[in-house]
Amino acid sequence: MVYEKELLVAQLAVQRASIATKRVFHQTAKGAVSKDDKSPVTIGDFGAQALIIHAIRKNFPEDKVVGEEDSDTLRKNDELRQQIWEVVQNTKLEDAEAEKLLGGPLTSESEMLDAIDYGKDEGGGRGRIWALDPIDGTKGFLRGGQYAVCLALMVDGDVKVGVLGCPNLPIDDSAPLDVKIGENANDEAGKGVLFSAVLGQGATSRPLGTAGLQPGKSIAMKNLTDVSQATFCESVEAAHSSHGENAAIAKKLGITKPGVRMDSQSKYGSIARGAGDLYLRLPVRKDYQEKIWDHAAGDVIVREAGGVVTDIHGKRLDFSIGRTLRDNKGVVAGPKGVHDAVLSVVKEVLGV
Ligand SMILES: Nc1ncnc2c1ncn2[C@@H]1O[C@H](COP(=O)(O)O)[C@@H](OP(=O)(O)O)[C@H]1O
Ligand SMILES: [Mg+2]
Ligand SMILES: [Mg+2]
Ligand SMILES: [Mg+2]
Repeated sequence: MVYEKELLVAQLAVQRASIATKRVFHQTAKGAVSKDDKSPVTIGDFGAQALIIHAIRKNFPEDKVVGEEDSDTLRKNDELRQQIWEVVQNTKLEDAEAEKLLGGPLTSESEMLDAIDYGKDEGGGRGRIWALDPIDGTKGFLRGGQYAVCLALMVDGDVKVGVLGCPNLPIDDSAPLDVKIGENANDEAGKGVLFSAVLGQGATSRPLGTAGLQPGKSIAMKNLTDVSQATFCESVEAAHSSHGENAAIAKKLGITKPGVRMDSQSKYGSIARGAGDLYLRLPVRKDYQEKIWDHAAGDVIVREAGGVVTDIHGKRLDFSIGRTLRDNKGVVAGPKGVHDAVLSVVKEVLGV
């Protein structure tokens, strides 16, 4: 099958990186530092980016990577760098065959920094480029909420493979979408799911913890025809998506069920498995450009599960123009049967 090796490497790399992030999740000191844009980054983000890029480089040396993080602060911060190196060095898949497939361990701190910086590619519409968000929802990660390890392969600007590791979501696809922040969101027994999709081959889920080289099971969005019955999800962070406008849209659609707030691309995974129906992300700052790594994996997973993903104008997300989605505004994702109806209310409420 096409992209079979890419899918396998992506799944195993995300699985291994999730082991690293889970370890940091349980540490009180997560090494959070503030980036230039005031957003946080942790030992987990840097470690996961190094581990995943290392696996990509070993398997597909010609491919480029657009990763969220870079090593600039680490080269100046010995303590933080050593803390990350400790996690990276000691993270392995249990399955020796799978670990070997990822190309073995990183051998030095400088190799780790170089791996992180290999994610500085500018992206674009030509060739094979991986979009990597080592921890999406870092604020959720720090708060004890949802987060996701996200990896997608784009070929000539089109997303072909997407993988999302969600350590704090239930394994069970039919579990209700009732994540309350600070409760429920942990990686105890029954939690941890890996969503995957290959363009044209459908979407799957499987347990994140023990899956190794086993295949997943097929997932699909709920076949919703009456939009008033929808459950919608949105960011926890009101700065990332307007809670007020989301509520106004839901009301106009006749939706009475309360919206579910969760961090990260867990929202895409959740609607793809039918645990919720709609994902609304309405721009708060009109000048904000969404990042490709925040959406690439989720976009293909939802579309392969039978959903439609557009921006607030009804345009497909365009991953072919660089590190950001500068030709799109916001995100509206939902099942085919109701997406049009949702979009027209979104436009009405936002006046676009
Ligand atoms: N003003 C803004 N509007 C929309 N998204 C923003 C934003 N500022 C930051 N983000 C992005 O929102 C992501 C989290 O989304 P969510 O709110 O759905 O959990 C962050 O990913 P990281 O946590 O990987 O940095 C970040 O890239
Ligand atoms: Mg970030
Ligand atoms: Mg992100
Ligand atoms: Mg991130």
